[in-house]
Amino acid sequence: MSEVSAANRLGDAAADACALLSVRKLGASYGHIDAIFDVDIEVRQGQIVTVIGPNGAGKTTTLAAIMGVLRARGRVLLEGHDLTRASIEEHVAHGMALVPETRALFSSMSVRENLELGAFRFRHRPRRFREEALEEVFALFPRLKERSHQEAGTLSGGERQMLAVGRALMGKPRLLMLDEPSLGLAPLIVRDIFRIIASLRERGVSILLIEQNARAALNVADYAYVLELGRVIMRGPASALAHDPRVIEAYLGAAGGHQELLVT
Ligand SMILES: Nc1ncnc2c1ncn2[C@@H]1O[C@H](COP(=O)(O)OP(=O)(O)OP(=O)(O)O)[C@@H](O)[C@H]1O
Repeated sequence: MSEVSAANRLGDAAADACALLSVRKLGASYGHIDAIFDVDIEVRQGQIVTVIGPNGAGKTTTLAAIMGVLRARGRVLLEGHDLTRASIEEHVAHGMALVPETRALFSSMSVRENLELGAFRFRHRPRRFREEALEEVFALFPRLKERSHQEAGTLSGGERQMLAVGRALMGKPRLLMLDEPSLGLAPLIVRDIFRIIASLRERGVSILLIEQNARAALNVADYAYVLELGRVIMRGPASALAHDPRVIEAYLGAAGGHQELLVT
């Protein structure tokens, strides 16, 4: 091993040791088509980390590969546990939760029933434990308490997103992964959702946030990655990326961005 690669290895080991989530050289494919390549991501305890990028960049694929929904190459470590080949259930048991872009709610079940499903991993704990989890979610989302007997399918878009996040929180995750939580929501509701995301960090939940709304994501996040064509092309503190002329031009400009960054 060369001195440089040995030093890189030592650097990776040090980073892995202080990261809650450490993703190394992550790759995933659909059939013969590679969608993401050599993606490295770290989330430290108590951080909000965002991955921004245009449509088709591989953001959803990255979350699916981390969560074990897609078969991944590379390495996924959560607090040192290697989950690269683990099932989704094992990911959940280790404290990961994913809120997919589709929200994936059970429309004909009530708000409360949807939330109770989120505590499935605690089914052997005393009922009181799950009731307390429910009260915590209701404290965070009073609207869900008001509507607890209402069918999920009758909720507004913002309420559905709150329910999807609330259901994930019922499993008391250490790492919450959110795929495009602002998608399809009106600007005022988007503001509420990002306020909630920031308040979750205050409660000690670490968050990996995938977003096309780069401005809102960089505002709330501590650290950020830019993904294009399946590769991480930039990374850094979110405040630094928000002031980077290339990010401003591609993602935050008056035109709203979403042009590809040309990093040379
Ligand atoms: N089920 C699938 N089968 C085949 N190719 C897919 C599938 N899902 C995604 N892809 C391809 O993988 C690449 C990455 O897609 P992905 O959905 O991860 O991007 P994204 O950044 O999340 O985009 P978006 O913001 O549009 O959801 C794209 O080229 C996409 O066409």
